Amino acid sequence: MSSPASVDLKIHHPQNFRFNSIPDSHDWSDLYDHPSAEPIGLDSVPVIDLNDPNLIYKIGKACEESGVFLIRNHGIEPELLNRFGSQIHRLFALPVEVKLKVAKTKGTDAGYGGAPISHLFPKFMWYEGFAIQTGSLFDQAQILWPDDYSSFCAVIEEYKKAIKPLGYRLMHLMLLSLGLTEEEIDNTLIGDSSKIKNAMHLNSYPACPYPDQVVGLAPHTDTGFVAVLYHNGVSGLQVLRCKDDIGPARWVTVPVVPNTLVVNIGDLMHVLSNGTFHNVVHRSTVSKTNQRLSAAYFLGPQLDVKVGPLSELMGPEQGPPLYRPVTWPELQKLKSTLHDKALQSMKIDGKIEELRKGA
Ligand SMILES: C=C1C[C@]23C[C@@]1(O)CC[C@H]2[C@@]12CCC[C@@](C)(C(=O)O1)[C@H]2[C@@H]3C(=O)O
Ligand SMILES: O=C(O)CCC(=O)C(=O)O
Ligand SMILES: [Fe+2]
Repeated sequence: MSSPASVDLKIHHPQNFRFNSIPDSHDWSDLYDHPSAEPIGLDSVPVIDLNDPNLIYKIGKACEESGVFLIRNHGIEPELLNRFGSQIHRLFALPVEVKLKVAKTKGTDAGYGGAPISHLFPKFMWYEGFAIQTGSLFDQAQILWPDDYSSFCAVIEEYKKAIKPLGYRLMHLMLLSLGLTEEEIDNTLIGDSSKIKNAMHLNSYPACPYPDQVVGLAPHTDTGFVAVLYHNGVSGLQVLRCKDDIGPARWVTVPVVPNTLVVNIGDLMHVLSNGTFHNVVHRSTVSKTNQRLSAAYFLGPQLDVKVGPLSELMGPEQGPPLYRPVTWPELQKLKSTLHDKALQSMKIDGKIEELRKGA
């Protein structure tokens, strides 16, 4: 195997760790970065109880101000989360040469590989991933565990079955918080489950003796509507808090709170909300002692569905649409060429937002 992804994995995986310093290919220490900060006061990441009587208000506020929040009482049994975590651990604990038997190949989006965003950055990440696709999961599990593939597939399916309605509920609550009525939501693509696509991505960040020199998953925004994130309790997820009254942009660590899941706002939810919800820039750092594992469940539009600002959010009082409609693949393509300028390139009139901000 000679693709950058597999070279990356062969070099950095602890099973192949044969060096006592970080090779230049993985050393991010010379690249400019923002300072990291522990979450205090205004920096804190909201924790929302899904049984809260003020749920809609709290969700709206968190989506607008933070773009990331934790949810508790989300309805997914801790026992299922434990079994899910064990299967993720079991997958990444396999020898690298076994995992490479199901490596992602050009043109397929399923299987084992390096960070999907690696082509956008000059250095390799301290990362290995596994993209789940229902169509190929069974065949790949059979290759990985010829004698016991069904337990992996069964737990993945059980988790997906549990998280899907949670993802839909969160998006529904988000639109309620924007002031749409139930009937209006039914007429949007969020109200039509046939227009929604989901995808799951498993992430592993092996422990690293020099965590400050490496990056687990480099800064990015997710492109879909929302991502619901499970992790194994090892701290590492950070969100970028932008320059405001209390100082310059800084990385804030998302706290590890037992029995919660993390929710991130993606680019297309920012577009759908006409710029109201914050598509949060985030990254994963690496621990010196513990392997960090996570699973992102992404919800977005079906590949041929165009997403633009909701018509209910526009009018003489609310203002005009800020973005032209795009499909999910169109946005992913724009990001791979324009990076963080992709959304800017979709603006109908850049000046309008400037005016709004100034108002
Ligand atoms: C559904 C998806 C979202 C994602 C691209 C993908 O097809 C599967 C991987 C996802 C991921 C995970 C890491 C960050 C990210 C930006 C990336 O490059 O791959 C997201 C993608 C995304 O949000 O577009
Ligand atoms: O591992 C994490 O906490 C973040 C993962 C992530 O951002 C992603 O998969 O898009
Ligand atoms: Fe992400």
